[in-house]
This record gives sequence, C-alpha cells and structure tokens, in this order.
Amino acid sequence: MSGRTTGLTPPEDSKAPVRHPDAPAPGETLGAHYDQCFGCGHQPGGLGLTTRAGEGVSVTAEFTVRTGHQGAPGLAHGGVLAAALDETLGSLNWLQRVIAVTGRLETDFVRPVPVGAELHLEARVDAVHGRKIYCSATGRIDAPDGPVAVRAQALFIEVRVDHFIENGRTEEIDAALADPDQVRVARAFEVNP
Ligand SMILES: CCCCCCCC(=O)SCCNC(=O)CCNC(=O)[C@H](O)C(C)(C)COP(=O)(O)OP(=O)(O)OC[C@H]1O[C@@H](n2cnc3c(N)ncnc32)[C@H](O)[C@@H]1OP(=O)(O)O
Repeated sequence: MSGRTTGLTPPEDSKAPVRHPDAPAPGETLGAHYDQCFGCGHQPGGLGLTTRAGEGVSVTAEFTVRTGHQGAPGLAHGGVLAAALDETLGSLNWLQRVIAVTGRLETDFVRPVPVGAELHLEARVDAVHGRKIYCSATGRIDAPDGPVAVRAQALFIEVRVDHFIENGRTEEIDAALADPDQVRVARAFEVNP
C-alpha cells in the first residue's frame, strides 16, 4: 500500500479553474494533440474523437462506437468508453494551457452503449489544487441531452514536457521532436519554456 489518498474530492482550499486567454473560443474544434493518439489521433482502430471548446473550462466531444470497439456482442467495451472519457478529460488541458496526465479515473457505467451509437461527451474542470486538477465528465447516447451512459470523475496531475521525453519510447519521442508541429504544440503548453 502506498498510503496515498484516492479521494477525488477537491480540498477545501482548492481554486476555481482558469481559462487561458489564448484558449480556443467556445465552439471551436480542438485539433489532435498527437496524430498517433488512440483517442484523438487518426488511427484506424482509434476513437477519432472530435472535441470542441465549451464555455469556461469545459469541452464537448463525440465518437461513434464501431465494430472494433466491442466487448460483448453489439456493445461497446467498457475500457473503450473509459478511454473516451479519459481523452475528453485530457483535452481540458488545451483550455488551461497546462500539460497534465491522468492520475486517477473513476468511471460509472450507467447503461450499455450499442455499436453504431454516437457517444456525446461533456467534460469540465471542477477545481485546481497546486498540480492537481479535479475534473468530471458525462457521456450520453446519440444526443447531447440523450440518456446518460457513462460518468467519470478524475484527477489529472500537471507535469513538465520532460515527463514524455524521459518516459516515452525513444523511437516515437525522436520522431515527435523532429516534427515542428508537435514541438509547437508542446511549447504552447509549457508554462515556463
Ligand atoms: C498530453 C496529454 C495527453 C492526454 C491523454 C489522455 C490522458 C491520459 O491518458 S495520460 C496517460 C495515463 N496516465 C499516466 O500515464 C500517468 C502515470 N503516472 C505518473 O506518471 C505519475 O504517477 C504522476 C505524474 C501522475 C504523478 O507523479 P509525480 O509527478 O511524482 O507526482 P506525485 O508527487 O506522486 O503526486 C502529486 C500529487 O498528486 C497526488 N496523486 C498522484 N497520483 C494520484 C492518484 N492516482 N490518486 C490520488 N492522488 C494522486 C499525490 O498524492 C500528490 O498529492 P499532494 O501534492 O497533495 O501530495
């Protein structure tokens, strides 16, 4: 046991999230943070999530459940739905101009999601405490006000860009560092470049 608290309730002295002045306007589509990302990249088996900035520090996203996303016959795999929530929550980083990774993700699976359904996700940052970003998300079936299928609460931890350089496989890190578009994205997020 690490002795680490697993609570997802923000401490009392948490602060409200701050939308970065250069954040995309509400309604604007956010691009992929990495082309090979399973969630937002352009991968054949990936989710191909399209995410848009919302009001404040919130986003919306959609993806269609395909045959390659099944767990049980005709139904989305729970891990795929958790990945969709994780990716949507991760894209909140764009609005804060912070680099952060998932530390903890707690998911409620409320109803099964059939293949062919479009999952409409909404995520927001609830509070910030130092490097810890407390956020939540909901996924609904076939419409922004459709039946709730999944809910998540998560804790993201702010990291430096070195987190990826030090931990990622050299092959992909070298390719990313040689890609001017990828370097531009990383620089835009680095708080103290
Ligand atoms: C570029 C963005 C891509 C977005 C893609 C979608 C999001 C993702 O899927 S990211 C990939 C999945 N996540 C990961 O791979 C992260 C793996 N984990 C790690 O690298 C580390 O554990 C990391 C960075 C989260 C924390 O490590 P470290 O930087 O040493 O911080 P550490 O000192 O342990 O923790 C900082 C604080 O967070 C808390 N914390 C960290 N992890 C957890 C956790 N799992 N549960 C609760 N609290 C936690 C600590 O208790 C500590 O709190 P406090 O400041 O009050 O003492």
